[in-house]
Amino acid sequence: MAGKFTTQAFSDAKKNSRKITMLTAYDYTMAQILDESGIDSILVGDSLAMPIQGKDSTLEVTMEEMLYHCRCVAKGVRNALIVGDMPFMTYHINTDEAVRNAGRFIQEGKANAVKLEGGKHMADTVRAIVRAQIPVMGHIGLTPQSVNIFGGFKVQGKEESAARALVEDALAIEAAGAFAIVLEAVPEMLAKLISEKVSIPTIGIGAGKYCDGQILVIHDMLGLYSDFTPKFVKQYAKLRGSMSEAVASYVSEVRDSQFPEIQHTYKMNDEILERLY
Ligand SMILES: Nc1nc(=O)c2c([nH]1)NC[C@@H]1CN(c3ccc(C(=O)N[C@@H](CCC(=O)O)C(=O)O)cc3)CN21
Ligand SMILES: CC(C)C(=O)C(=O)O
Ligand SMILES: [Mg+2]
Repeated sequence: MAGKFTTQAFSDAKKNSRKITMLTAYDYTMAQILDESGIDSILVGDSLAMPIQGKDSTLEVTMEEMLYHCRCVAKGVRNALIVGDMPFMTYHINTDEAVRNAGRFIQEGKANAVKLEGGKHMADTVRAIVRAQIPVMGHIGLTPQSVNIFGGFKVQGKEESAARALVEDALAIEAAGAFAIVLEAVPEMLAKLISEKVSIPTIGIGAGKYCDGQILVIHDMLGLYSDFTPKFVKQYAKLRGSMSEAVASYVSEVRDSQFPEIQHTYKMNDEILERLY
């Protein structure tokens, strides 16, 4: 396993029925671990609002915060394709602003691509960013930046009209030139239909096994984040418990003067010490 994962590799993976693996990361060490473990692509998600910032929505995340985390992640990555998640209100006003902000993700954030939320109504924006030679990943279904329209983080596309609209959204984003599209919290069989109808890879989160790839929030799959756990999360570890135990041991050992031990300390010349006394 070697070499940079590219947007071409996304496309080849779908052609060869090879699943695409994605996770989020927000810092250098986590990005290093994912990259060394062979992940195809890392999303610096605006979901950092939750596990990093402790907020209950993604709406307040700024460009500067996203660029900071992108740069941290980029330092730790050799092979994974880095996608920067465009925050709320940085691509909604007009396409000029969207292109400028997408460009900042590449130039200042060291990302390889950007992601933005929305279907049909964002197609022109996707087209403008792609025209600037910046690869774009779409994102439809449960788009968390629309939480105030949805009235919560709710499964999308259950009604026939909503399901039809999502198929059209996916086709519009593909036609606009996106290289892949995230399907979030939609019924499994709708995600299957969309994955068959578009030729670009679909990356599912709460969208079932027929997607061309999968993504999860790293703090969820490692069992670190506990404010909420969506149904689609599988905990591959329970690190919150391990970390709590480690911290509790440290607290107790420091209180009992069991830490630090000799191997954790530095020596000095006895004669110098004597003169100091
Ligand atoms: N840590 C974390 N994980 C995520 O997956 C995530 C974020 N943060 N922040 C941004 C969005 C918000 N997401 C969410 C948040 C909550 C639910 C949730 O509670 N879903 C319930 C109800 C579904 C319904 O009523 O339709 C569930 O049982 O899955 C789902 C996705 C997904 N994204
Ligand atoms: C969960 C993914 C798709 C995302 O948008 C994020 O992490 O912000
Ligand atoms: Mg996001």
